[in-house]
Amino acid sequence: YARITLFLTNPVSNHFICFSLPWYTPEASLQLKEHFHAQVRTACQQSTGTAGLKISKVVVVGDLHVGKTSLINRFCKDNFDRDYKATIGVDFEIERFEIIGMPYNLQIWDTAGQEKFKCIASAYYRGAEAIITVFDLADIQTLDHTKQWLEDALRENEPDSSFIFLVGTKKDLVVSKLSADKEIRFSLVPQAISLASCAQCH
Ligand SMILES: Nc1nc2c(ncn2[C@@H]2O[C@H](COP(=O)(O)OP(=O)(O)OP(=O)(O)O)[C@@H](O)[C@H]2O)c(=O)[nH]1
Repeated sequence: YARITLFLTNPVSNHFICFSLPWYTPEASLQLKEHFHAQVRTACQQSTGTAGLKISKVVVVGDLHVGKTSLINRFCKDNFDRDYKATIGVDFEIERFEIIGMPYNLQIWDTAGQEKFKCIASAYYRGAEAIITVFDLADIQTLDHTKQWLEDALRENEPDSSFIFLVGTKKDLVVSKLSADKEIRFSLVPQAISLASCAQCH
């Protein structure tokens, strides 16, 4: 609770303030305001504009030592720790955003990759709006295992309710081999958005 209170009282970091969404143009909208049902229009007008703090849950899964914690730490705290400290069960971070003046929180659940903690970690998969499956680009076996990690996470969620990302980590260790990236993209988790990352690089 102390950690949550601290997050909520800290100002939103400049990196996470978005003043506009340029890709949301009237042309991109399926329905414009004038097409809304009268009841919906009235409800919108009555809204104070700050109703309901939006929180999205992200779960990060993958084998032990692939770099899940490092990925999250780079994103949330912009730091990197060379020493390996295994996650015990689960841990979480909350990152605050401000999108066109509206507060938005991302709750990021970091799960343990060790088999003995799988039972604890899987209890936190439910309600994930995004599932990030992580593998180590330098250890191809961890890519094979992403399929199982994803299946386990999807089982706890409603069908088609989560965005899926496949992230290959430790790009710095395999720079020269990265042309194999194309194969990775379309391999085991075809429905995922694929990215390669380096938590060590600044
Ligand atoms: N060179 C390099 N090392 C990395 C990178 N990301 C993580 N590591 C190292 O890989 C090791 C494991 O990283 P963690 O982030 O603890 O891995 P994890 O997936 O959270 O591990 P578990 O908690 O056991 O599931 C650590 O020693 C990190 O310093 C990276 O991008 N490049």
